[in-house]
Amino acid sequence: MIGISIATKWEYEATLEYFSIKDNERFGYPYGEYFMRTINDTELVFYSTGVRKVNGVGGNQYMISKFNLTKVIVAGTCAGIDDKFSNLDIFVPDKAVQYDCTVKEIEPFIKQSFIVDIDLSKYGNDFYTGTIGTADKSVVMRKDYLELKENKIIIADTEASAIAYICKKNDVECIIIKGISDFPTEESNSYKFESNIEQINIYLENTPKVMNKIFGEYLKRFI
Ligand SMILES: Nc1ncnc2c1ncn2[C@@H]1O[C@H](CCC(=O)c2cccc(C(=O)O)c2)[C@@H](O)[C@H]1O
Repeated sequence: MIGISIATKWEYEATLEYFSIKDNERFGYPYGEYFMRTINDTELVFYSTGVRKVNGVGGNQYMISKFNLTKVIVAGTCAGIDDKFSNLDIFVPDKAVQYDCTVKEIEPFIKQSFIVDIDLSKYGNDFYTGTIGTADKSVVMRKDYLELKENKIIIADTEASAIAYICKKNDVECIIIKGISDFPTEESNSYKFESNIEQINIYLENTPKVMNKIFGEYLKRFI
């Protein structure tokens, strides 16, 4: 069985809507809820984990153990960092890094032992790829955005690279399919709060569009 890992309630609600899931098909578990679907003769379990690394990892370890998963696909939204790209562009990263694990003033920004390389060779190359950076806080502030850009991170989120890391520990394949929901906007000191609200609203508006694009145009070729 393949697991489809989804972080936020908005992403999961868009998933329920996309697959027309009825109430009696939904089951609870300690990190959120899940439902089953068979697509192209492959059994899939779709589950919400909640946000940030601790929930993403806990939820996925639970599901790997419960259903003996052979593959995990992390599906969801992310921040755009490389400004060559736009909202709703979809990425399948070939490298997943956690960037909040070092004392960056005296250590490298990214710790070598937390880098996960993802072999995509069997899936072709007609998709955007590159490095996804994961940390426990959202990318909202301009200085965080610029630091990620300097370190060649293309997109950023708050779960995926930690999930890829624990999948590797379990010897389970992990594919990340992420669509850009928002770019950290230019904030001025006096408008920090407003800038943040604006970005959240863009995130909320784009979340169902990203999820529909992932399920409609990308999921089948990775299962
Ligand atoms: N900018 C982002 N940085 C990091 N991860 C992002 C971003 N956008 C989307 N994600 C992904 O979606 C989810 C939630 C998104 C989220 O928390 C968010 C989004 C926009 C603004 C704010 C804010 O506080 O102003 C918070 C996370 O689980 C993560 O995997």
